[in-house]
Amino acid sequence: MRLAGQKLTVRIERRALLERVDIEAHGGELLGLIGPNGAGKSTLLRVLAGLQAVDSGEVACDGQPLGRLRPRERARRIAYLPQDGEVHWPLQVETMVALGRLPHRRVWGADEERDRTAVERALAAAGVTALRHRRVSTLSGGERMRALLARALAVEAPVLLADEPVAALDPYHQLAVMELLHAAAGRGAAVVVVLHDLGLAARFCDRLVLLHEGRLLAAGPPGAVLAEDKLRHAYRVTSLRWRHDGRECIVPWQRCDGDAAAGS
Ligand SMILES: Nc1ncnc2c1ncn2[C@@H]1O[C@H](COP(=O)(O)OP(=O)(O)OP(=O)(O)O)[C@@H](O)[C@H]1O
Repeated sequence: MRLAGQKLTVRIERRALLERVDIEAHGGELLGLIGPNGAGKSTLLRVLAGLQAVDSGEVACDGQPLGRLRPRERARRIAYLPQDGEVHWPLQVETMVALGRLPHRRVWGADEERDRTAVERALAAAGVTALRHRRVSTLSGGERMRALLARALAVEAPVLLADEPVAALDPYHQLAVMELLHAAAGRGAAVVVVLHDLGLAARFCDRLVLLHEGRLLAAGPPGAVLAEDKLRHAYRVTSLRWRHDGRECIVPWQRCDGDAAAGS
């Protein structure tokens, strides 16, 4: 599976949210999408999911333009976990997770054994089996995010797009979710994850794409993309870095722009 976007441009009221961005996600790979607030990460993920129209450029899934796939086929191929994590209906967790199976089910058809198995797998993988009978509206922010992740996993799609899935999670569950995404890639999925935590990006991602002001600033292995000069330029921070177990470790350390100098 290969999901590729070429020269993706999105404009709203003449402002470019994305400007000629190229991106490729391959099966078997965990691709991290990073960049400061407002850089265009969520917009790009929505474009890749087929949920946001582009002004120019094209997304293709294994060479087939996304726009030519039927919505049901697209939903089978691409699972998407949105950033806001809002659920407006007071659904039970397991009912919500089972919604992930809708693209696979016949119209009016009952769920089949493989649907039930996929739901059980997803509940277990996201660590929410014990919450299955709770109303989603009663969950904490972190629990809700994991329940939503379970819904995306239940699709068992070859492409998984996750927008800041660890932002609301404690360290234990951050590591659990990153391991889970890494494992999904290990089983052959193309996984794209939006992250603000550069340490997790460095540790878990096979490749990174760094966006800045709607443009692609860098793409490649974490060590190259997280180079000090690129972080200064994009994030306006310096960082502490070292290596452990052959991986780059990184902690943002100091702001390094005019505001920082003024002590604001
Ligand atoms: N519908 C819209 N109308 C106007 N501006 C928009 C719209 N959607 C997004 N934007 C703007 O586009 C820019 C990119 O937004 P986007 O959500 O893609 O950024 P992001 O990199 O995901 O940011 P964050 O890290 O804060 O979540 C932001 O400046 C945002 O305010």
